[in-house]
Amino acid sequence: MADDRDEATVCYPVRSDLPLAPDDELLMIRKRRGLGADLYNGPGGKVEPGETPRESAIRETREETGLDVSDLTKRAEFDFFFGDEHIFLCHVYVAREVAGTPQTTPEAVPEWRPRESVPYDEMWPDDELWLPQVLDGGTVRATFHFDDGGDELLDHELREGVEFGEQ
Ligand SMILES: Nc1nc2c([nH]c(=O)n2[C@H]2C[C@H](O)[C@@H](COP(=O)(O)OP(=O)(O)OP(=O)(O)O)O2)c(=O)[nH]1
Repeated sequence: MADDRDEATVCYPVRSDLPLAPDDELLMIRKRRGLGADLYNGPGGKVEPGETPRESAIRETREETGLDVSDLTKRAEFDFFFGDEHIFLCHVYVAREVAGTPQTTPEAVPEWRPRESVPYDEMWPDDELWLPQVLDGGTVRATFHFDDGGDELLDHELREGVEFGEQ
């Protein structure tokens, strides 16, 4: 069973100020392996021992896409449950400074996509409930309850306009 302290991150590099206009771009990956394989997401992964979530988001983005990101702001925080199991506390960041050219890696195929073509039907089912608010410049705190296998989203509680301070 996953430890209640397991933490993960998702980081969305962006090329414009929030709110993103329909043709403003964000960096997405098509994940090639692990949890969420074949789905589109932002770069991210598990927080390692001794690392802050923010450091983890920067490292995972570099490992998965070859991009160096900075100027991260925290935009969302989620508890994910698969059945009774708490899978992760997940921190979501938007990164305003992006250096480098996205490269395909063993973990992910990265691509810049305009906001209007975010493929919600090929993403985790909760994402359409919070990513639009984040791309509009808002903040979200939520708990998502999936079935035991993590396939179907059964229930959720979501709050907008939360403050994360320096996290
Ligand atoms: N957008 C979104 N991301 C999610 C959801 N659930 C979920 O685990 N994620 C993210 C959080 C992490 O970025 C990623 C799962 O972590 P991972 O297994 O890829 O971690 P990792 O890269 O460290 O994996 P590994 O190399 O250690 O196997 O998926 C979700 O419902 N929506």
